[in-house]
Amino acid sequence: MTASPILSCRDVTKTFGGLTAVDGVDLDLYEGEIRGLVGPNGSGKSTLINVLTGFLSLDSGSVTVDGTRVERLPAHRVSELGVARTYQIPRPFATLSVIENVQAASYFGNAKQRPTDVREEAARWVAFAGMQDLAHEAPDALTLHQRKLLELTRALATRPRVLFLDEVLTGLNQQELAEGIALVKRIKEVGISIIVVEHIMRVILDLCDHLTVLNFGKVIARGAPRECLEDEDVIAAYLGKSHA
Ligand SMILES: Nc1ncnc2c1ncn2[C@@H]1O[C@H](COP(=O)(O)OP(=O)(O)OP(=O)(O)O)[C@@H](O)[C@H]1O
Repeated sequence: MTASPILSCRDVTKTFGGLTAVDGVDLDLYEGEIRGLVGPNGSGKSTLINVLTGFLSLDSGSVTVDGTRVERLPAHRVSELGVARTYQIPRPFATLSVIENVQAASYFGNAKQRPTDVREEAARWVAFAGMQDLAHEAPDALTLHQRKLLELTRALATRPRVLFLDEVLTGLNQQELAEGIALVKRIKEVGISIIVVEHIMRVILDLCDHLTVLNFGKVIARGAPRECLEDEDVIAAYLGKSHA
């Protein structure tokens, strides 16, 4: 028997005025999988994440999490079903320390499954992400890499089954990138299924089991990462038609 996807969308469309940012997209994420979502700037990746996580309403289409229809649910209800995300621009609480930020995520992130010991849960995820030496720092004292790690740790502290990573590895140096890739692999190993949006193709090839490629809001390729990136429509989308 074929397994059912943990998260699935069909024919999802989202417009902003006259602009169709996401245009009839189908996508499935299976348990234990890292799926890459790629495409040129403005191709609709972040809008699709916003729709799938309930932060934006869609115009048409359906979204299911473990078979439950969620496309009309607000973000906090989708989160209660075990869906978490990061943002391209980290948004920690500036007046809280690293560990307090993670505790807040653990406490409020998924109210239906609040852990009995929020402090212990937060400390566990801070250690998991390798941030224990920074636990009592203020977010302002962190580097960009560390702020992105905090963002990711906050998402983990909500105990998701599905995690959307929106460009968490962008802007890092080579060593930070290697550490970030290793961390995402560890997240997969603890049983969290991941959709990763990333522009760095080396990262995509290293991490992803499967790829979905968007251009102008439409899926133009899907499948094994290397084959997708060699697809002539994908090359044309990235380089412009004249280079295809
Ligand atoms: N709130 C909004 N209002 C109007 N247009 C928007 C809004 N958000 C996104 N768009 C437009 O929708 C299209 C898709 O944008 P989106 O940010 O989803 O693309 P993206 O693939 O995530 O891009 P990038 O790789 O640069 O982050 C773009 O043309 C963008 O300008």
